[in-house]
Amino acid sequence: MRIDVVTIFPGYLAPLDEALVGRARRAGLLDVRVHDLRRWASGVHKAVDDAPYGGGPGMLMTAPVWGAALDEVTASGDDDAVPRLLVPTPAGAPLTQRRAAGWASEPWLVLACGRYEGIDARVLDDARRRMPVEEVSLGDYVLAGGEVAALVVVEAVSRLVPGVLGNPASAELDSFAEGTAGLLEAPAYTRPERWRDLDVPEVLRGGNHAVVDRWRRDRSLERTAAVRPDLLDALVARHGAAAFD
Ligand SMILES: Nc1cc(-c2cccs2)n[nH]1
Repeated sequence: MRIDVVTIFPGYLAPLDEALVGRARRAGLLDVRVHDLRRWASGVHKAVDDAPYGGGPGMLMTAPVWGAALDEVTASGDDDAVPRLLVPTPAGAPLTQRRAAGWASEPWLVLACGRYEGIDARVLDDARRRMPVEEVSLGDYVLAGGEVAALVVVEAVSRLVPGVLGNPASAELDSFAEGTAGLLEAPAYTRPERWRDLDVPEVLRGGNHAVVDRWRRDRSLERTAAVRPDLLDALVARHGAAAFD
């Protein structure tokens, strides 16, 4: 999978050289390219922003700069490959495990990191004429820019790309994953068996996998009911009482 990230702060994406994503890049599983948006800005100041029409606080990133950048980045694929453009924004649809899993099957993603008060809306309108475009929110809070969101999206997607996780079973038992039926994952334990005055639950120290699976399912249900009852409602809506089997 190829992932391009366009930003005015390329240094913010340095963590993509580290850990899981860094290893996957060096293994040739991911082709991650970070581009400085100012490459496409003109003038001595390499301006990328201007005042919003209609007034209002702050500045917007301009269409000509983003248009030139996306034209070049999205034209650099094999043959006439077309990427999916992902744009982090508080005004986007929520990032979910299901969306990340879908994107993990894509051959090519481009992430556009906005700053200031955002990007001129015509940039996305124009891009939609040539490629799929999705706006994605990390949650109901506002960051200073899209770079942190891009790091989150790249990591959430990359770990689902075949071969990136050492043990693909890990992803199946993630919270929100199909393997946990969209529930939160159960509490987990490792050695030592006793730590301070706290013991690993007896059931996990036995060898009965059916009993362990049931225990984990019950703890998942309990945790989900306590922390995310909305997920439980969705599960019951989908499966009825069988959701608790
Ligand atoms: N969920 C979310 C996204 C964002 C931003 C994306 C780009 C600039 S600010 N804030 N919060």
